[in-house]
Amino acid sequence: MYAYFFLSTIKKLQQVIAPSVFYFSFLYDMNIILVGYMGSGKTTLGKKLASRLGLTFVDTDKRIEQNEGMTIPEIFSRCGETHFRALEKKLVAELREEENLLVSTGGGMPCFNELMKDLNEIGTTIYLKRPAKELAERVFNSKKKRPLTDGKSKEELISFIEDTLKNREQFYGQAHIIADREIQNITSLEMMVKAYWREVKGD
Ligand SMILES: Nc1ncnc2c1ncn2[C@@H]1O[C@H](COP(=O)(O)OP(=O)(O)O)[C@@H](O)[C@H]1O
Ligand SMILES: O=C(O)C1=C[C@@H](OP(=O)(O)O)[C@@H](O)[C@H](O)C1
Ligand SMILES: [Mg+2]
Repeated sequence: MYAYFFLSTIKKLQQVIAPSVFYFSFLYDMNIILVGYMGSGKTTLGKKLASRLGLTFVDTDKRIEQNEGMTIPEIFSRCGETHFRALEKKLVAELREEENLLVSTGGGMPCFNELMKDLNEIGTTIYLKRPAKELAERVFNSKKKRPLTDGKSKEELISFIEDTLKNREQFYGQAHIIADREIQNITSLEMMVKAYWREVKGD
């Protein structure tokens, strides 16, 4: 059952997505970009996947913090969310100049300033799709400070995430690959990307 699901996912990828990736692969040398809501595991999985695939790991939040010399909560409280979104846009332009990257994006990045389009040009995008309740559980238990969700109870978080996810899904849904739970483990993701590369680059 699992093998069948995995193989049919790969088959779909080869038929539907590979041609566009093939085109962009010449420009961006197979960068991999993880998108999805806060708590979907972009940073955690991204670090591991980068090391398995031999790619340079970039977490967009970390890079922005380094560039600005402020934490994400400080940027939000001192300069506001609009400024943070502008910094995300600037960073995406910066990433166009780099290659062989595994990028873990901040959850809102693809949903502002039409950046999902840019991300789809820069690399192969993978949406780590999770249900709202599970995201709420993870965000609630996570140590990371997230200005949009901090201070909310678990119940408040669930309804906040359900509401915002409705709007954000339209952007996340444009990813080249929608990764459901079945392929959200490191080995499946690694196999999927490698199968993808074999198809596209003939590796
Ligand atoms: N596959 C997983 N199963 C259970 N918990 C996870 C998983 N991936 C991430 N987490 C936990 O969820 C929280 C958020 O993960 P993180 O990687 O920071 O997500 P994101 O970068 O998408 O916001 C962290 O506490 C992390 O340990
Ligand atoms: O979804 C969002 O708008 C945000 C997600 C965060 O990143 P993670 O998705 O890694 O938590 C971070 O960029 C910021 O707090 C805003
Ligand atoms: Mg993250």
